[in-house]
Amino acid sequence: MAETEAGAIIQVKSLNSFYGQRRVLQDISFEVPAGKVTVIMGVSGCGKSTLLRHLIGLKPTDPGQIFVEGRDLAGFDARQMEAFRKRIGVLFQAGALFNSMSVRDNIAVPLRVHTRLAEPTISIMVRIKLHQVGLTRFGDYMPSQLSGGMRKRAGLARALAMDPEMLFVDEPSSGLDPITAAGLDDLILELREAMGMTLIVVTHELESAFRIADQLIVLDQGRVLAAGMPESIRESRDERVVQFLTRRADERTRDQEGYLSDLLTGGRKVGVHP
Ligand SMILES: Nc1ncnc2c1ncn2[C@@H]1O[C@H](COP(=O)(O)OP(=O)(O)OP(=O)(O)O)[C@@H](O)[C@H]1O
Repeated sequence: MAETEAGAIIQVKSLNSFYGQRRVLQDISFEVPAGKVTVIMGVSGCGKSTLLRHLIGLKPTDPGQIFVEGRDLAGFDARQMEAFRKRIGVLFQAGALFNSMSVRDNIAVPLRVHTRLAEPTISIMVRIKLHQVGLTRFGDYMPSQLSGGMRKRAGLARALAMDPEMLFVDEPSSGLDPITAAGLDDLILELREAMGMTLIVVTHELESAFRIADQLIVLDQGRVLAAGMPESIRESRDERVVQFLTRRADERTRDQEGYLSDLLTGGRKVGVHP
């Protein structure tokens, strides 16, 4: 994929976002360098997933602009949008595998829908993807037979099926134990190293963010609180950034509260957003 003169594959300029009358993103600007890992981080409810939806063209900017290779995403016609979507992979938070299909068939879905490849070719490509995510022996398994970490890997294999140039990942470590989460982080870094892929990862996990990021964008209540290389964020003297980086105890409490409220409300998110 071509880059802009500045080496940025995506440029976000003064992006705002609303749900009804409520503004959830305010004046967001940053650039995504090609072939690097950009991590968008912030506490639950700060607008990370909403920003991701804008970046993949699922929500129009309101106002503001997103440029892909220098071209305004808002100006894409249906054909250009389809071409763009074929060049990106998305791993949503829940993994979103089809439970009634084997892992192999799940990974084959994008290839069957978006290409005219013959089944033997699809079968080879699926095998390559299974190998890439360390699930070589699990193609015949059903999603329900896999652990949480393996389901994420299978979701990742499906997101990689079309060999995307850009991969968007929403909360790779959510719901995983630290060791499994670290394994997934390593896999993300391998994709950057081995394939020169551009990755945009959304997370609220500080440890994971600092482990994988070439560039960090810290969101706070819908605004960019800080942006830059991990070292510069870590060394920031801005009081709000320091507060963000030392918030872990609070966050854990919030997670417990969220878990409890999920139990009480049957999974609807209440009380977890600040
Ligand atoms: N479809 C929607 N309709 C109305 N409000 C929404 C919708 N989706 C998100 N919001 C609100 O917008 C704000 C930002 O939500 P968003 O999901 O983008 O945050 P987040 O940082 O990704 O949170 P999380 O980590 O919990 O997913 C939150 O206050 C949320 O309640």
